[in-house]
Amino acid sequence: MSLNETREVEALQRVMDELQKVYKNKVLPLEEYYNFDNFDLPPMGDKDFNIKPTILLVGEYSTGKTTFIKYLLSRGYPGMKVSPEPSTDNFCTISYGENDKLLPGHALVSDPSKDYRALGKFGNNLLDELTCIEIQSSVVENLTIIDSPGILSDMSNVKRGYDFPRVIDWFAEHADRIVLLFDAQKLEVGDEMKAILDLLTKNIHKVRIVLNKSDLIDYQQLFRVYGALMFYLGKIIPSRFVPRVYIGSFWDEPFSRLSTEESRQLLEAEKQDLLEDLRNLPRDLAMEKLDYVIKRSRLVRCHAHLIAYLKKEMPSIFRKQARKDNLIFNLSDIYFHVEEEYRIPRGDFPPIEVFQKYLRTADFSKFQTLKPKLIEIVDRMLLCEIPILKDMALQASSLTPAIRGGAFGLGMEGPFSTLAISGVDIGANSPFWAVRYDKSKYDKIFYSLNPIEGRISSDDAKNEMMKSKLPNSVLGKIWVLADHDGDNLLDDEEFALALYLIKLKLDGCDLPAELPRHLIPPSQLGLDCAEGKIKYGIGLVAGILMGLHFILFGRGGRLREDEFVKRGGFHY
Ligand SMILES: Nc1ncnc2c1ncn2[C@@H]1O[C@H](COP(=O)(O)OP(=O)(O)OP(=O)(O)O)[C@@H](O)[C@H]1O
Ligand SMILES: [Ca+2]
Repeated sequence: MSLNETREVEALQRVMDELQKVYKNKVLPLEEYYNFDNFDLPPMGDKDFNIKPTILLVGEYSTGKTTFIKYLLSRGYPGMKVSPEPSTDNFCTISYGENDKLLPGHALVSDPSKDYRALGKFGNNLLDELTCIEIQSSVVENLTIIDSPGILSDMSNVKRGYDFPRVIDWFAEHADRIVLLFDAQKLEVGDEMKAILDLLTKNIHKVRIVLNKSDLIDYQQLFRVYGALMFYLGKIIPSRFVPRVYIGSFWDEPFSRLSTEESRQLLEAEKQDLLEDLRNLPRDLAMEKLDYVIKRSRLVRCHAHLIAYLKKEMPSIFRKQARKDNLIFNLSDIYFHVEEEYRIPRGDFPPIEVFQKYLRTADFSKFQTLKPKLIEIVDRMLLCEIPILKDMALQASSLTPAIRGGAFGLGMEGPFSTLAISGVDIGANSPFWAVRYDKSKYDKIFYSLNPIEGRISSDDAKNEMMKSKLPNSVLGKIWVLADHDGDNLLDDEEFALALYLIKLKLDGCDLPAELPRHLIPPSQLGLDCAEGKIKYGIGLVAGILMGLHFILFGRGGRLREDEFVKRGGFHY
C-alpha cells in the first residue's frame, strides 16, 4: 500500500490517536476521581477510537444483498452464493487478508482481536451459521462488510434455530452503516421484516435504504413503488428521522430495456450518492468521535460539579440518610445552583430523573470535594486541543479517501469518471441538452414573466435571478453565460440555462469560464458548430449587425460581465 494512497486513513488515525491520548490524560482523571463510570458508561477504550467502519447489509431474501457486496468489491469471494431463491444462510463478515480464505464462525468468536466474542451468547446454532471471509481487496482494507441471511416473508416452514431479529439487532448495534435493501419489483414486508424494522429504529440514523433493481420497472411504476415504500416506512418507523432512500440498481450488469435515458441518469446519480456516503464513513466516524468526546467531557465536568456540591451539602455525622433523601428530592434546585455558580450550560446536565435514580443507590460517603485543577484541565482541552483536532480531521478530508478500489475506485478516470458526472459536467457525455430535464419547471416561471416575442428583458430576468440570493458578481457571470446570443434578452432556453446554472452554483459547483457544448441552448447550437466560411460569414454579418446596433442604439449586442454590472445589471 503506497503512502500516497493511505494518507486519509493515516491522517485520521493520527487525529484519533491524539484524541485518545487527550482523553486519557485530561478527561479520564476527572472521570476516575468522581467515579463517573458508576453513573454512566465505562471509560473509553481502543475500539472507541477506531475509524475503520463496518457496513451491514439487511433485506428480504433475493433483494440483491450479496450482489451489492460483489458490486462494491468488483469481485466475488469464497463461499459467495447468488440466486433468485433464498441463498445466503450465513452471517458473513468480509474483511481484509493477504490471501482469500473462509473461516468458520467458531474461530471468529474465539478470536480476541475481533469484536465478535459476544455473539457466543446466541448459541451454537448461530455460530454454525457464521463465517468469516478474508479477501485481498483494497475495498476492505479500511472497511468490514457483513452480509446477512435474507429476511423471509413467510416463516411458516422455516426454523432458524436462533433469535434472528436479535442477532440482526446485535450486528446493527456494532455496525456504522446499515444498508437496508428492498426489491422494487416485489415490495414485500412480512412479520420477520416488521420485527427487524422495530429493532432497527434505535439505530435508524445509521440506516440507508436502497430500492434496488429499480430499472426493472418503468418510471411511472417506480414512483408508485417509491411512494408506497415511503408511506410504509413512515408508518413503521416511529422516528422523526426518515432514512434516505436510494433508488438504484447495484450491480455491474446492463440497465434493463425499460430504463430510459432519464431514469438511467437518476439511477447513476443515486448510486454515486450512496457510494459517497459510504466512502465518507471514516471521516464521518472521526468527526462523530470528536463530538462524542466533547459531549462526554462536558457531562463529566457537570457530573463533577454536582457530586462535589452534594458532598459539600452532606452532614459529616448525623441524619445522613434524611439529608441524602432531601438532596435527591430537591435536585432541581441543586441543578439551578450549579448552573448559576459555575456557568454550566443547562444542556450539559444529565436528565434529572436519571441522575436521581443513580443517586438513590450511590454511596455518598465516596463522593469527593471540588478539585478545580482537574476541571480546568478539561476546560482547557475543550477550548484549545479539541478545535485543533477538529481542524486536522477536516483537513484529512481533502486527502485520498480511506475507502477505495472496487466500486469506489472504478471510473475515477476517463469520461465515465464520477467527477465527470457532477456539477457542470452533468450530461457532458450525452447527446442531449443537459438542461432539458428541468426546462418545463423553468418554463413555468419564464412564461409567468410575460415574454415579448419569446424573450424577457434583462430587468425581469434580473429580478428572478436575484431570488437566488447569490452575490451580483456571480449572477453577472451567470448572465454572460446564459445570454448566449448576447442580445441582452433571454429566450426560454437561455432563461432555463440561467436558472440551471444558479442551481449548480447553489449546489456548491464551480461555474465554467465558457459555456460547454452540452449546455449551449439547442436552438443556438448550429451557430456554434458552424465551421470555416459559414462561421466566418455569420461572424461577419453578426459583427456588422452589432456594429450597426451600437451606432444606432449606443450599446453592443453582447454585454461583458463587467459592462453588465456597470450598466446597473447586478451591482456589487
Ligand atoms: N440490481 C439488480 N438488478 C436485477 N437483478 C439483480 C440485481 N441484484 C441482484 N439481482 C438478482 O437477484 C437475485 C438475488 O440476488 P442475491 O442472491 O444477491 O440476493 P440476496 O439478497 O443476497 O438474497 P438472499 O437473501 O437469498 O441471500 C439473483 O438472481 C441476482 O442475480
Ligand atoms: Ca445473499
